Amino acid sequence: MTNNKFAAVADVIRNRRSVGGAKMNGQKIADETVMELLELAHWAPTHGRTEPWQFFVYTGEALLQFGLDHGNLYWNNTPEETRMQSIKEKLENNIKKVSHMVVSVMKRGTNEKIPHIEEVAAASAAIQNILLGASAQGIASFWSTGGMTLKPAMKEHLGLGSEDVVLGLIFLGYTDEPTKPGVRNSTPADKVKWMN
Ligand SMILES: Cc1cc2nc3c(=O)[nH]c(=O)nc-3n(C[C@H](O)[C@H](O)[C@H](O)COP(=O)(O)O)c2cc1C
Repeated sequence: MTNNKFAAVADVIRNRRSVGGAKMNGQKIADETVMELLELAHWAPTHGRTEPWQFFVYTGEALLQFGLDHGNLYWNNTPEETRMQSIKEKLENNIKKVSHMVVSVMKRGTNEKIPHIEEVAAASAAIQNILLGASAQGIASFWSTGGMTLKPAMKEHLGLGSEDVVLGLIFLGYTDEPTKPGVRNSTPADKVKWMN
């Protein structure tokens, strides 16, 4: 028996692909569409209804400024012997053709009964909702943890608390590139053990 709902969801999940910021074309997504994606994020499951996510959306001038700030964070927090001008410039420039960037954070709430890892898991599920919604809308997306994303300096820059976690920078935009085939190193069966 065919189940159209399953087929539609499966198609979106299988065909979502990461598309780097450099492969985006600069075309703007409507803010309302981005908000619709963030509304999907809000339907992720959580233990104890903690809803432990927070999103900082950057676009336009604010996004360009974020790129500059990211480059400076890298420069100011990397030892002189190892820091590279090319990396600074990449961090400044790789957002230039991105429409919106969503800094996605696990924001720790006050319910200490819920373990930290569960809140990271829930907020990660929220991010996947964004990516899948984007894919269904024909929007290219990329989950990046590059540069300073996971470093304490980024948390400080965003004014986050010690228990909060920056999970990634989610780049959203449009692309003219054809979709690349998905690659996986293993089969689903490799990851599954059945106990009968
Ligand atoms: C938590 C997380 C962090 C990631 N960070 C990066 C990153 O910093 N740089 C990068 O090239 N890709 C990053 N990716 C994207 C992966 O490279 C990508 O998902 C993987 O290659 C599979 O490709 P697909 O998403 O098109 O299926 C990240 C993905 C996840 C889930």
